[in-house]
Amino acid sequence: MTRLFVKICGISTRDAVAAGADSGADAIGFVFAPGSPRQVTAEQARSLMTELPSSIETVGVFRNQPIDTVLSTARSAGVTTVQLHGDEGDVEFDQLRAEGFGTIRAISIDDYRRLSFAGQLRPDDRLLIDAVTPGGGTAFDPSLLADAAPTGFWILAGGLTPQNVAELVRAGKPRGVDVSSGVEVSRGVKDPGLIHAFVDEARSA
Ligand SMILES: O=C(O)c1ccccc1NCC(=O)[C@H](O)[C@H](O)COP(=O)(O)O
Repeated sequence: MTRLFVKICGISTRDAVAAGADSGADAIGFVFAPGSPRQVTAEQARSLMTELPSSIETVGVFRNQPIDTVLSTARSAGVTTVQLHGDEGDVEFDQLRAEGFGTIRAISIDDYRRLSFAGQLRPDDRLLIDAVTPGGGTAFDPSLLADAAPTGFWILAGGLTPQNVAELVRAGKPRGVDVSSGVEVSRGVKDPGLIHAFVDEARSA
């Protein structure tokens, strides 16, 4: 059986970094998108990353920012991977890969269905299928994937919690899961206990 990939997104404190590492998460996300309650600067992310073992993937999260800003922020933070949530296309993903970054293409369930039916998704892209509002803590109806099941590496996101993650993994069979709001005590504030509970529950599925 393939090991489930688990990403904790929107990390902004040392406690949350430590919980991500100790809980066995595979990846930690730092949000650089302006306006997010979880936004950190490149300097803050770089400082937080000093606590992480190098085996953990570090992901910079962006939305509709100029590619030069994405590249310079990702480089100065020192993240290994870039996750884009906006209207960016293949050109931007190819440029990021050419610059040595891993990539995650985040896409809402609505756009996923539209592009998938139109045959406009590249099979080699690592996809993160999310609710319509990223970081909003809202789940989408999993039956929306029934007639459009992803075939490659895909990560389920949107409204996941320690309570619902195992059931949703069993039902949807994603290769990975991503959580933000579901491991917070208040908007933008991560809870180390919830991070541990989430990773344990996800891996129990
Ligand atoms: O978290 C944000 O505020 C955010 C803002 C802009 C773009 C992306 C953002 N988060 C992306 C994530 O990877 C979230 O973990 C994902 O959307 C799931 O969020 P949630 O429903 O809160 O678990």
